[in-house]
Amino acid sequence: MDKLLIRGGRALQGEVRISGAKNAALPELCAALLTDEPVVLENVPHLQDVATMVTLVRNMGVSVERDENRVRIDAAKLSSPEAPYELVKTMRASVLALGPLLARFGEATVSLPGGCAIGSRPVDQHIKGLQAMGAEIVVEHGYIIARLPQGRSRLRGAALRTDMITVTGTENFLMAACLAEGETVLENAAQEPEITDLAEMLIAMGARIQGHGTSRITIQGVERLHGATHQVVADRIEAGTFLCAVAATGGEALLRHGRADHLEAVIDKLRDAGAQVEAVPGGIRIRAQGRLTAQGFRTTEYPGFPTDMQAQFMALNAISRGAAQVTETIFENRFMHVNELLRLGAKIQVEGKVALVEGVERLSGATVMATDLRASASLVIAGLVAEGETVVDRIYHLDRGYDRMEAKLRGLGADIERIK
Ligand SMILES: CC(=O)N[C@H]1[C@@H](OP(=O)(O)OP(=O)(O)OC[C@H]2O[C@@H](n3ccc(=O)[nH]c3=O)[C@H](O)[C@@H]2O)O[C@H](CO)[C@@H](O)[C@@H]1O
Ligand SMILES: C=C(OP(=O)(O)O)C(=O)O
Repeated sequence: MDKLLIRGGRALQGEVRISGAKNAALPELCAALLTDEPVVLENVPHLQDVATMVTLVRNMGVSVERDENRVRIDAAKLSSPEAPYELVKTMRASVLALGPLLARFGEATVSLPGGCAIGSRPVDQHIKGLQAMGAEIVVEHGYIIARLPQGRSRLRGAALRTDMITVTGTENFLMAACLAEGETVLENAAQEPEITDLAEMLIAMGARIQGHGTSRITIQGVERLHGATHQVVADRIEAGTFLCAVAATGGEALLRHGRADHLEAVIDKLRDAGAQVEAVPGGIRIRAQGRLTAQGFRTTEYPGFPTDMQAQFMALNAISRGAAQVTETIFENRFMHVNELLRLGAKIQVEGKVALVEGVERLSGATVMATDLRASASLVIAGLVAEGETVVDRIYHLDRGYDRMEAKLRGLGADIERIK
């Protein structure tokens, strides 16, 4: 199993290119199932999750060609509208196949996503919403089995309001509604930039969508969608992770293609902490000197502070001046990195949803274990500032969602290597 070996203590300097967003590329690969014409995605990141999604759609009989960051998907034919457990267990985003399959082929069998380290993550809202659009759905033997009633060839538009804001739920409804009969209104919709990016791709495919980027999205269903070429939006979480890494090491860097307008909550906190961060043409520039000041925050849906940045910012807080309270409101079990950060010398106390971080002057290298994607990133950041050697074990989590992270960090001057 691959590990990362980091020798801490170097300030990150230079330029890094931010890749396309995992959380946009995954639904967009599924959106290509909505048409029988080829769809081309550009700026697709090199990630294990993308490879898994490609395997998943190929397994359905769809043709997928990849050339560097360009992926061409041709779903003219489909042999089986099925997402088996073996492929779904490592990646929750596979549930995004449900809406498009049901909308275009009238049936779908998708395994319930596997258990996840950060919380129970049910998909009840996805099921309820698609049922309201006319699908018959049963959950049996770990599979969501969905089909249209006999005699019906299309889902029907509906007014949907989920109990909580759900990102992939909104995406499933958005994709399903594009081919439904009549109008669908999504209230309480997620507003993440990845939703907007998906909506723009669907519009390029001929969908009629309004209100994306707000909490109320309206979709007028059309009979068919056509092919399109779409550029995947930059990964705001990868950019935020690099911002925290540069800030923690007291460095200076330009994040090319980074979108400051998608990261306002994180950038505000970095500025309050004492870093200089500015949007520049084509990217984000950051400069930090000495120890920053720890910042309290509470994770919430976009445009609030993203839960996917909580662990990385906590690593930064761990070596800042002062103390700060971090509250996680989205997932019930997303402090798994805390115990590992303690092994590096951090001072953090967790009580329920709240972690109290007391910044320390130094961390000391040790072997730590990655437990989920962003937890892994927080351990890498801590390793970059810790004295001596840090080994981050189980980095398959990191490979799910970061595009060649260690190579990018080496490009910024970090002493980091992948070992077996
Ligand atoms: C592939 C992808 O885009 N993943 C992102 C997506 O995950 P994902 O879309 O899975 O997260 P949701 O927005 O759905 O989850 C928000 C909350 O709602 C709950 N919930 C959700 C659906 C449902 O049917 N029932 C239910 O109870 C979840 O358990 C969680 O507590 O948004 C999360 C929140 O920003 C991010 O951390 C993930 O990186
Ligand atoms: C939780 C995450 O992803 P996923 O929903 O794919 O598990 C994440 O990107 O931090």
